Amino acid sequence: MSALLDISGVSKQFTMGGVLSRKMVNAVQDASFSINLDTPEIFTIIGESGSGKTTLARMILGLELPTSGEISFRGKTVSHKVSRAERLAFMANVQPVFQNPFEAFNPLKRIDRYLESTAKRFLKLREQSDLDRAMDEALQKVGLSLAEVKGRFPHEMSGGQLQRAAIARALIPNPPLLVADEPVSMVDASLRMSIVNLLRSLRDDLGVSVIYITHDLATAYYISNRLIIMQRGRIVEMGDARTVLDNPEHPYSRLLKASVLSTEDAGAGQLATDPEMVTLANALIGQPGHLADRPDGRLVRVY
Ligand SMILES: Nc1ncnc2c1ncn2[C@@H]1O[C@H](COP(=O)(O)OP(=O)(O)OP(=O)(O)O)[C@@H](O)[C@H]1O
Repeated sequence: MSALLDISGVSKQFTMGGVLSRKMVNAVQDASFSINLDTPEIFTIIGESGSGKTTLARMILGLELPTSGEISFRGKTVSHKVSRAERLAFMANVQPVFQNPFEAFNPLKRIDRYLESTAKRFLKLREQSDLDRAMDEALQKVGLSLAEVKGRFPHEMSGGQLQRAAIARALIPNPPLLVADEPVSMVDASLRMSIVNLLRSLRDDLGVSVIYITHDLATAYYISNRLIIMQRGRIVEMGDARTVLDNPEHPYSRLLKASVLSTEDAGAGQLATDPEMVTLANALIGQPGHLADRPDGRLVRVY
């Protein structure tokens, strides 16, 4: 089976502080996984703040180079310095969707102008009628249209509409892969599911794979095919989303699941996480261990 995206032994270290107080941060350590070329999927990266999700996403997008390891897209490496033309071709294939749509758009620029510059850059279109058609097609895919968006500034739309427009912008080059970093966390709760369902329909109807980054187990459970759980830079569990989340095995995965607020627990006044669970999960931080195969197909880090 050939891979659309292959991440192989990827690590990223940041150096912080001055000469005397130099400190290394291992943001991502030895991450490996692949997204298949033929079966579009939603592949989710779950972890708490600081677990390395965004750093991994930035490396996949080519915004950050790995310290070691290799990232390849359709068999071609993208984790080393590449030419401008190669970079543009790669960017057309792997498009980002960011957390805050109000930051993704320039507040002083009309939304259609922003979409138009993406169409000019990636599709090399020049005629206004061609540009309009490309923009409208992309907007229709997210339930909007050019007529609705034309002439409007970002502040004239709701967060949910703007996130849709951001996804439409990402779809203009017809990428096979989107990298969506917490795409619903800044959207009003009442509109969140419509964006989550949109990601599903991009997979099911358009065959687009999505790397979905989140700390929210419920939406991850709802839309993911496979997922990885990251703890302080390391993948601790990986596999079919339902298999892992129904019955998490790694102590950190179990802690994450146990920390989700349930109304039943709240009603019974049981809101504190079991301190033993926290101690157990924290004790494993920094220990390398290795990922072991389980009979149900998942991988779990063992020590
Ligand atoms: N440019 C940088 N320079 C130094 N340290 C960094 C840099 N970017 C990230 N880090 C550190 O790497 C670790 C992982 O950060 P990262 O942002 O990838 O985590 P995250 O899981 O995406 O968290 P969040 O959900 O808060 O965005 C953190 O300890 C962070 O402080």
